[in-house]
Amino acid sequence: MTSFNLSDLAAIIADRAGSSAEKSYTKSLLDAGTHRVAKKFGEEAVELALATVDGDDMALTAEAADVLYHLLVILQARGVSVQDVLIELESRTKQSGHQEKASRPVSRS
Ligand SMILES: N=c1c2ncn([C@@H]3O[C@H](COP(=O)(O)OP(=O)(O)OP(=O)(O)O)[C@@H](O)[C@H]3O)c2ncn1[C@@H]1O[C@H](COP(=O)(O)O)[C@@H](O)[C@H]1O
Repeated sequence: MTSFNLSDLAAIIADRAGSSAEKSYTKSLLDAGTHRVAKKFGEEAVELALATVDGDDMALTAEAADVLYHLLVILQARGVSVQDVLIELESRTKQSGHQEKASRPVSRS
């Protein structure tokens, strides 16, 4: 188990975006523009799709990590907060009833 989450990674990406780090892959990708960022995401998504049917769990894990990283780079490039995405996902759980279950007070009677 790890406490590292998508907001932590988004914060690292935002930090790199504002830096002048010459060796930052994130910075070089963002500097290349939204078309480049979108193309990279598409490539990684295809690699994830291929890994999905491959049956190699380690490869799938690595490709899923690539997709999540590149998704967060897209959000950074477009100025959309990962928190907004999480809020959107949370609103969907409310619609399907999961959130009500999770937040329902425990009866002590
Ligand atoms: N999670 C990642 C991450 N996942 C994948 N990648 C990079 O994404 C690239 C894509 O893989 P490819 O095989 O397509 O590599 P490539 O052919 O060199 O890439 P392109 O030239 O096609 O863009 C690789 O260079 C990986 O290193 C990542 N680069 C950075 N991070 C995170 O971002 C942080 C900041 O990294 P820097 O910006 O490099 O300081 C790191 O500490 C990590 O937490």
